[in-house]
This record gives sequence, C-alpha cells and structure tokens, in this order.
Amino acid sequence: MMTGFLKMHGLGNDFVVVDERVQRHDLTPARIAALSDRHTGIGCDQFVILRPACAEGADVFVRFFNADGSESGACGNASRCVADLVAREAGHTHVGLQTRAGVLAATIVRPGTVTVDMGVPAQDWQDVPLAEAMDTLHLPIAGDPAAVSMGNPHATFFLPVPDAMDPCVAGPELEHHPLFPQRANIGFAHVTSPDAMRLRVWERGSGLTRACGSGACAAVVNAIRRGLVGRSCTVAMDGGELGITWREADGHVLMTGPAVTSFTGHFNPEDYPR
Ligand SMILES: N[C@@H](CCC[C@H](N)C(=O)O)C(=O)O
Repeated sequence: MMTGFLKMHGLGNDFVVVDERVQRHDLTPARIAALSDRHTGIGCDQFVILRPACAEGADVFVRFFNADGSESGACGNASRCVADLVAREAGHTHVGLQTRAGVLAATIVRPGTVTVDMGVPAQDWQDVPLAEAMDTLHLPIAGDPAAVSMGNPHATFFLPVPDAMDPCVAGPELEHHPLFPQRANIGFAHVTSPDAMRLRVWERGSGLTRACGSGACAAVVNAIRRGLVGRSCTVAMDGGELGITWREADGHVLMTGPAVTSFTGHFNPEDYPR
C-alpha cells in the first residue's frame, strides 16, 4: 500500500513528514534510514512521524528520526514545520506539539513564520547526558566546548575566528566522543556581536545540515551562560537565520523562523528493507 508524505524544510534542514494519525505504515528504523538516503530513497536530514496526541494541550504527537534511523527527543526546525502544517489544517494560530521532550507550544507569527517555545534547557551533566559528573560550561575536550540539552544533547564550541574548526572533520569524532553516552550534536559558533552569531552544526545521526534549530537554541543558551551575548540573538547558519530568545522570566527558549512545504509524494514501504 502506498504511503503519502510531505517534503518540508526549515532553512534547508529538510524533512520527510509521514502522517500516522489515522493509519500506521510499518516504518522501522532500517526503513527510515533507507528512505532518508539521498541517492536511493527520498532523501532528508530528518524523518518525522505524526501520531495522535495523548497529552493535555497537544494537537499532535511528533516523533523525530535522524537520517541513520536513530530517534531524537527534539528537532527545532521540524517542530516549526509540523506546527505550520497542523495550524493550517485546524485554522488556528496556536498549536501544541507533544514530543518525547514534552509538549511544546507553537505560534504562527505570520504565514510561513513560526515561533516554538523549546522549553527550559537542561544544564546538569546527567541531563545532557554526559558520561560523568562535570561542569557543563567547560567540557574537558580540546577547544573548551559547553554542553546543554534542548531535549537532545548539544555541545557548542566558540571559535575565535569563523571556520577555525571544520565541522566535517571534527564533527564525526566529537559526535561519538566517550563523554557523550547518547552521542551529541556538535555546534561550531562564532559570536559576531552581542546579539549575533554564526553557527554550523554537525548533527548526531545526520551529519552537517544547513541549519539546526535546537543547535541554535543550545548555542545561544551556552553563549549567554558564558556572558558572550545578551538574552536575544540572531543565529546565522548556512541555510539562513533564526531568532532565539532565552526568556529571563521563566527560563524558556523561544525560536522563531521559517517553515516551508516543498512538495508531496508517495512511496511504497515494501520497496525498502524492513
Ligand atoms: N535538525 C534538528 C535536530 C535533529 C535531531 C538531532 N540530529 C539529534 O539527534 O538530536 C533541529 O533543527 O533541531
């Protein structure tokens, strides 16, 4: 039986979105990895599955998978895309997304622009998680990265000059560093002013992407913790810009940026290895 999908993206971080709210489609991790392959599948950075919500305040339950088939608790760019989709369906401007990291409130700012409340970042070493007790603001790794969880594990390097580290060279090894028992997303940031930074992210399970929403939130949170930027910051990535605010009043991180639908299509799951 054919399965319908949407191809969406946020700043070029691209997603295959499959709606399982009415019917399941037997999408195993191996099948998701095969479908995510850019040469032999549909191709995407993350594969997103929608299920019926079962939490208060949520309109939909969203599961995020990386291109290698592994699951993540959070994906900022996909959250904006799903919020845009569900809000258009319902004719609402506010939607609740149930994720493995909790229920996220999203607001349609204007057509195609969405703010997602990414919640409160977790700063304790157990919550990132890291392999042993340590100060998450200064990891004992060359280059002195800081770590935080945005519902998924992130480490951010602050580079004195742009591109001082190549994500494609440093990223793969750091993603698998023994300090990160669940692997980690690795950000390479260069602060350009008290309210702006440039960022590239080597994503766990997907590699270098054009943008990473949770990575942008993590980079801003870590930069604020280090006293490098103020509470609101524009993050410029290869695919474009996100606005990130770490709200002082309640500690929530707000992420604002675009959500785009590229096309729709169909595939037969049976054509891909289970
Ligand atoms: N592209 C994402 C993050 C996707 C998940 C990540 N690779 C992980 O494994 O945690 C974003 O926009 O946040």
